[in-house]
Amino acid sequence: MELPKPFLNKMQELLKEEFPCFLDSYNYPKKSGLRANSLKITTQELKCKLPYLNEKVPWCSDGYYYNDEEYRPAKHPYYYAGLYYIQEPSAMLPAELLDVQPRDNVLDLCAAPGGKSLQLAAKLKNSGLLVVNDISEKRSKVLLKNIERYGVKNILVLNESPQNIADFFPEFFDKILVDAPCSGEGMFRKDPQMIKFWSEEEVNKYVLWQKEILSLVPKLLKPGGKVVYSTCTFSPEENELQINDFLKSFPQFSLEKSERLWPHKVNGEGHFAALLKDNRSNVPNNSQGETNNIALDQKNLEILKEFSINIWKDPSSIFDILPNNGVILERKGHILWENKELPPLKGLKVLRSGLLLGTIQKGRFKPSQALAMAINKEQCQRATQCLNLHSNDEKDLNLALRYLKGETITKEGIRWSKGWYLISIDFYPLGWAKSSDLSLKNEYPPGWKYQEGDVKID
Ligand SMILES: C[S@@+](CC[C@H](N)C(=O)[O-])C[C@H]1O[C@@H](n2cnc3c(N)ncnc32)[C@H](O)[C@@H]1O
Repeated sequence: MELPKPFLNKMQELLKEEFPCFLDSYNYPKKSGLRANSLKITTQELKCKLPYLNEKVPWCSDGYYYNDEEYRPAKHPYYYAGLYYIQEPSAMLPAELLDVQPRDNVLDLCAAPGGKSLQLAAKLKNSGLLVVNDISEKRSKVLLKNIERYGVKNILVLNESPQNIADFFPEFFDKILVDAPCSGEGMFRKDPQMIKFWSEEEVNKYVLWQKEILSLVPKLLKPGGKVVYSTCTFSPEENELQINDFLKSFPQFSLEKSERLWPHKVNGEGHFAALLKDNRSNVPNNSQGETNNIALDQKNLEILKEFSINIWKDPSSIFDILPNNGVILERKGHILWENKELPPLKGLKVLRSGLLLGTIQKGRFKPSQALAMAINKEQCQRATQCLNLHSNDEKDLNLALRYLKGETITKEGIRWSKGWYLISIDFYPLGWAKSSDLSLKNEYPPGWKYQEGDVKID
């Protein structure tokens, strides 16, 4: 791997006697990581299912290393069930540092493809509110898909500039993550393509962007709130010096903690993360409601209950899926659960506000993929109209993969009851199918289908 000379000179100056070890780290085999999605499964349960997860990532309680030459977790139906996210191990640090508590209002300002957002979501346990944003339209669509796959419900997904968000959400957030765009020096080993984009001018360009994004944090954060700033690059200008500059401009903040993960010291590509605190006195957390409001007209409510009877033989089971601080409403044929305490959003580019339950077309309810993914194991076990496949049965495992590829489901001698079916693997939902007597019509969304080649994570 040929690294740019000015980069090497800079690293030598920075690392001094450690520099040869740092250089040597480019020859170490790359270690991959995955993080259990605690919204769906505990790390213990996941470990039982994937016994090759035997080395923990030291800075993340849900994170594990695995050998990607031997194992392909992105090829298992569990990946499509959202039981884990494949994430570079050092990228698991920033969200851990932010100290998110249930009921917080949390913002992930530069969020796509969403690895850290999902980590924040797991800490919120579907309480409070998680606002995730990315300035790139294409990347924010990938972010939405990841959010939905992992069963996150208390969500607002935006494709906006930080400035616009600050205008709509003044002093709204208890915690903010700024995982800033950066020169990506920590990605050279994983993605050598990054090397050719590197130059000192590029570093300086990122410094200005990061400064601009960071300058909006004081406007967005509640007094007493906390922010983590992170990058996957090594240059001090984008890290410590950026933080020093911020602290000079906004003296109400202090540095609580700053961490560097170096590839020659830990198993990971490298990361920087700093935790800052606003020292003004705390504003107590907004009271979040304890019950949901239903703002559906009678006709739509009946349609929703009918669907619930179809799946659970019970009209109210569908409501058990929803967090309890929101409102169930209809917007342009979409049935949504949305957080009650959101400010008006008109004028913002919103990709999703809350959980999309489904759409109503010609008086019929069509459940969304997001709804299937929001159903937990216990709720899936209670479903009477569910085709559950067992991963330890070769035939079932194959059928699950064929379902994920979009094939129609048939089983010899079986006539399927009318209506919708939830398809699951070991009672972890994968998606929907619709009965047409002798077969189940595949309703798995085309954009979610099983990928034959390497799964591109971001
Ligand atoms: C390091 S990546 C984020 C990775 C992400 N946090 C994760 O863990 O998956 C930085 C992201 O910032 C986005 N970005 C760049 N400039 C931005 C801006 N001004 N406001 C918001 N997002 C921005 C990029 O599109 C990119 O997706």
